[in-house]
Amino acid sequence: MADRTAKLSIADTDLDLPILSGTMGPDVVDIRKFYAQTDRFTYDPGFTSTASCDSGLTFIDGDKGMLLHRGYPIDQLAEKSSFMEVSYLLLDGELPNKAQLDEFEYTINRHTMVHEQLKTLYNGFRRDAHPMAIMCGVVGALSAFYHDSTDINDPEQRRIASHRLIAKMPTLAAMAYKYSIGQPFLYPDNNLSYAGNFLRMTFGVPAEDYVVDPVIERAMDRIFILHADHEQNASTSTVRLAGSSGANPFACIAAGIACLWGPAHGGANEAALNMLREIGTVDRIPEYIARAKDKNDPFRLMGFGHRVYKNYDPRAKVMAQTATEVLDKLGVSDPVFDVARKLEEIALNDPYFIEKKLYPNVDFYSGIILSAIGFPTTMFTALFALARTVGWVAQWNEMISDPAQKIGRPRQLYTGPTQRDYVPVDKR
Ligand SMILES: CC(=O)SCCNC(=O)CCNC(=O)[C@H](O)C(C)(C)COP(=O)(O)OP(=O)(O)OC[C@H]1O[C@@H](n2cnc3c(N)ncnc32)[C@H](O)[C@@H]1OP(=O)(O)O
Ligand SMILES: O=C([O-])CC(=O)C(=O)O
Repeated sequence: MADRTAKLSIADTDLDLPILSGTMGPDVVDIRKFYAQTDRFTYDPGFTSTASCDSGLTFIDGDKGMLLHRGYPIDQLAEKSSFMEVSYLLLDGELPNKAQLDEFEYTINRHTMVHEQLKTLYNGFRRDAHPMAIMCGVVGALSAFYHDSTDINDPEQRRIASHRLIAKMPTLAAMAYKYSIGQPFLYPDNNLSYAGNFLRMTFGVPAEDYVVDPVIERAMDRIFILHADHEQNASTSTVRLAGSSGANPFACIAAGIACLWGPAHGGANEAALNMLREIGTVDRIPEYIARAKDKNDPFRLMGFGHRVYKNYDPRAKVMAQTATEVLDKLGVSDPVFDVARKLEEIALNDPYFIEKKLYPNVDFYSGIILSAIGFPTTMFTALFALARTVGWVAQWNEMISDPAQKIGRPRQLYTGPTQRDYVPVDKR
């Protein structure tokens, strides 16, 4: 039997194909020969060693734990830059000068409102709907509102669609939250920063004047930077694949949101905090470490491990440091943070995690900050989607302007029955 865990040339005739026996007439396809005759594709489940595109956006060296956006290290961007600057950088290729940044912020601000009719869509959801379910629906529904920005062959229309998506995501995510708690929606206040506006639309109550705390605003902005792009992760690949057929941009981003929701990807931020809360106290950590190592138990440490990083995820480092700053500022002493730090320490000294090179990823500490700011766990992945939208649209634009772009269309190794004749129902 062929080794299906390795990169496999289809020219290898020793495939595990079923039901190849039977009468074969001259016109009957011999599936074994079909695979033997072609060496054009490789078997690579999970695309562990397949590059699907050229990209100038993001570089990751997983062994070193290095992440660069357009050449700039993520820790420098997180410390010194703003989410609007990083968005410009990802979309345009260079950091903006002051005039370019002002103009970009002005443009994004102009698009923060959503159509009034969209409110009625929210009202159709159950109040206890998961915000990611709502986000999949409402972002896809934008395709029904903005017909003037969907000619994907026109760079100007692509630019407007991209700006609309980046600008409207905070409004849509805040509306999902407001809807879940039964409060009226708040319109954006375009005098505020991108992060400040989102915080106000989420936590402001109409009767009060919501004052944005600069430390929280900075932390929110930094969390957005840390999530902005991550080369060909599952949701970005989904956006590219959906876009490769020429599909509507708003619908492509909705596809990315759907993919991000899963706990193996962006949904891990919600799952990680739920896990840490379930562990509850430091003395229970060994029990969960033992479970994570037990091959008969499907449990995994959420927020741990990564397909590409075989070293510390550089975003997790910044996230842990930001968690300390935010908790200090808020005067919060969260026992879950102690559990998280101790869990990391125990895991990083355990032979299982050392051998498999499993480290905390971006989702491990983010929930502690988001929870301290006041977000319920169900909102965590919606915030990830909000921030990742710039990466998705930048990658989508890059793909469409690439002359080598083709519709995405992987092949498969067929393992079903070989060719056979139809049998009428009364003869089966
Ligand atoms: C934003 C993001 O998407 S970051 C990732 C967020 N996801 C999570 O945090 C979920 C938990 N982590 C995981 O499930 C995985 O590490 C993934 C999905 C991130 C990466 O998966 P893959 O690259 O396919 O690695 P794979 O699942 O093959 O794991 C390799 C080995 O490490 C083990 N492993 C991987 N992650 C973990 C974990 N979190 N806890 C325990 N064991 C783990 C696997 O059991 C496997 O062991 P084996 O070789 O004995 O079979
Ligand atoms: O790169 C990945 O596979 C997952 C990830 O960390 C991200 O999307 O931010």
